[in-house]
Amino acid sequence: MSSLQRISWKPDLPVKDRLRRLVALALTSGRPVALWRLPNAMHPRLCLSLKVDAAFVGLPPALEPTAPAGFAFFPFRDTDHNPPLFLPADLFFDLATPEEIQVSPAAAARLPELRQRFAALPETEVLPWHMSRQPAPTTASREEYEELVASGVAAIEAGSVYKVVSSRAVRRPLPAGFDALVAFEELQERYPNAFVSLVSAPGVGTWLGATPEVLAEITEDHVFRTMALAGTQPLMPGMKPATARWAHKDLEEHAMVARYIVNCFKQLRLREYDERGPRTVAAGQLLHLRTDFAVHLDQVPFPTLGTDMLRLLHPTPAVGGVPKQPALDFLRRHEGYDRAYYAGFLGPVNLPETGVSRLFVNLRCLQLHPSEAILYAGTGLTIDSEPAREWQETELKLRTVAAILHE
Ligand SMILES: C=C(O[C@@H]1C=C(C(=O)O)C=C[C@H]1O)C(=O)O
Repeated sequence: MSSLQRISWKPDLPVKDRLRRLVALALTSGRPVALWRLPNAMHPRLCLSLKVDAAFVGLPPALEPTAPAGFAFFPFRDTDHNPPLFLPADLFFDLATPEEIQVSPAAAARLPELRQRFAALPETEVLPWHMSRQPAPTTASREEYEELVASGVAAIEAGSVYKVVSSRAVRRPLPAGFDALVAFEELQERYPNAFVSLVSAPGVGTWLGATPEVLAEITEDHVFRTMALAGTQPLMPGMKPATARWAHKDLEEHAMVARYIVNCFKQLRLREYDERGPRTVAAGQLLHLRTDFAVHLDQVPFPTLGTDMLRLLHPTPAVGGVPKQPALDFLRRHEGYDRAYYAGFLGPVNLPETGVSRLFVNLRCLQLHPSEAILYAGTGLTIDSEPAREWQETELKLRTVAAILHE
């Protein structure tokens, strides 16, 4: 439960520098920090945890008002290398209200010390971002990726799966003077309707991204929401999304995700949900097919719906496949690299308002290494997939986050 206390905070620093200094405070003391900007919001928010150990948890968060307030950062697949994180909110800073800061009881007790440390921080040009201890993942060449797609299609033809989402990583050098906070700002400007994030945690590393996909959220109006987002084409200059035409392959790929979500509701014996779509939506320079699902929690006596749906949904067939387990087994055997936190999920839980949580699928993202970035992208495969087109689709998806790697 959120027990954050608001305190007035007026350091003699421009607002942007307050944010930078709070990040520096976390990083220089080996603590995790998350920054995010909600879709269509004006200002970013920050969550900082004082205790590193408290951030490592085994379970997905509960989307209920009684759960702790913080920021969830979950891997695609939970392993020793990629532990699930939940950053308890000890300090919460919203750039919409820069003259106050919200603190947990633990942080309130240490306020004089924290203020002192904050004031004593040197002007840091270069921030010491946390780096993963894992080596850079294997990257697939075009030929290798097309082979992976061909083997996915063969598995579908053989009947062991209906859909599988293959993916790959690429390594790109960081431009001279790359600053992740500046890059985070640039992502906010470029992608106003994305969920933009920058998460840095000891042992886990630093991730930046701008995702279009909601996994599970409970909004201020007590509505549980999720979406099926699948089917991709480039947004051509001058084109109106509503006029897009879709190939049979995209419609099918999308329908499998929508059906999966309906089945999750069915498993919970929930019949009262709204389903709208599919509609064409823009995400950066791409178009996707999207179906929105909503459950009005005031009308359905189901207090654990958010938690239960989250556990059933992840990973959805937008990033895994159908049926789920055979698709995940296929990926483990054939994909040939560690997705780590790509295609996992992330977002604030009960933060800042109790009862409001917003989790997104970690797509269009990169991981920061000391002198390079690792970028990730995937594509949904069906029986009609063509390897060259799927390669091209990953190239397009990579461009979203690659936009911040210019000189
Ligand atoms: C897997 C990714 O995106 C997902 C796959 C899509 C598709 O196959 O059409 C579309 C949107 C996302 O749900 C990615 O961006 O890496």
